[in-house]
Amino acid sequence: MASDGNDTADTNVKQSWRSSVDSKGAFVRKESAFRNWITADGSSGFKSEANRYHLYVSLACPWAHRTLIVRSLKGLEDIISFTVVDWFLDKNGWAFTDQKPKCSLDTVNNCSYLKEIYAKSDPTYSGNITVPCLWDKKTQTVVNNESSEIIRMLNSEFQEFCKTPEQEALNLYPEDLRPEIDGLNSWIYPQINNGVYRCGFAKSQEAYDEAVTGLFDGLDKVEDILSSKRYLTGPNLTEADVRLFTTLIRFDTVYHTHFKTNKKRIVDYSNLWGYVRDIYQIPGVANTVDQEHIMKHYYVSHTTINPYSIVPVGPQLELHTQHNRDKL
Ligand SMILES: N[C@@H](CCC(=O)N[C@@H](CS)C(=O)NCC(=O)O)C(=O)O
Repeated sequence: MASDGNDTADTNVKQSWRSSVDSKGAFVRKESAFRNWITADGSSGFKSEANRYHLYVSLACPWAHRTLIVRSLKGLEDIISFTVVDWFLDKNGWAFTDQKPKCSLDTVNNCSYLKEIYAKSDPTYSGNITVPCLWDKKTQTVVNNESSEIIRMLNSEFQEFCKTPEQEALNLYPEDLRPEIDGLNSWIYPQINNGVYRCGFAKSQEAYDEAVTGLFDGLDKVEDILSSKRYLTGPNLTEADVRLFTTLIRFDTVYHTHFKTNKKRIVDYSNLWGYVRDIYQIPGVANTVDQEHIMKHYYVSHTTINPYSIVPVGPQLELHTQHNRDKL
């Protein structure tokens, strides 16, 4: 586990679920602070270049997970490097370690904690220290820490660097589908992606009831859409699917138990369960999913919810089984 007594780590980090609760006990997620854009032509001041940008991610985090999936689907593995933080989120925030599988020390900035990287970029920054965090090695700054924007940059601004023509042709936010994708994101984010957190971090029955009702209404709505469409907008995968997938893949192993989202599991919805397996089986996706990081992070880090940090034994998800969604 990340140590508490490090010299560089003397101030505690404000963790979002501890600090962001309104007067009715409802969890309110803070806006991301770093919102610069990388562009292919460099007009934004951040030009897309090979080996210039670095992602700091947690394999446990659904928001960071989005960026790893898009990086992989677009074939940008050799262009954008990344570091996986310790799955344990301690009072000093995300830490670097080489003592746990898939985690590594920070070889880009030589820091012990992610908060030092934010401080390097802006010494006055006092907001949340979150992953994903997209770092520019050239200007030594955080470019962006908002996953929904990072995935759009990876989707459109690194075209010349994609490994294969198919990866270059893949467009997760095509012009003609933008209104539909934006429409889906506008309710899937509050009801489902952030909805699970609103259930888990609720500090009143009222706040939980409201969040859990919205969550399962949202899941029912998605289940219905997926009864006639392979993906949310039709036959092709879009960013709306990537964004939904990272929540669904954590649902039965964590949210159902830890965040009390237990009206149903994803395996109980026939379309949603087939859809999760369909996306999981797309080449490049499965190796971004790590249930050990996912389970240990939530169950061990959130001691306000799970005081003894006991990680439950299951369930074991059969993600490789046939889904037949290609027949839709
Ligand atoms: N809006 C952000 C949210 C990122 C976020 O909240 N990440 C969580 C991990 S799942 C985090 O780093 N939390 C650290 C903390 O709250 O201290 C995004 O989508 O990129």
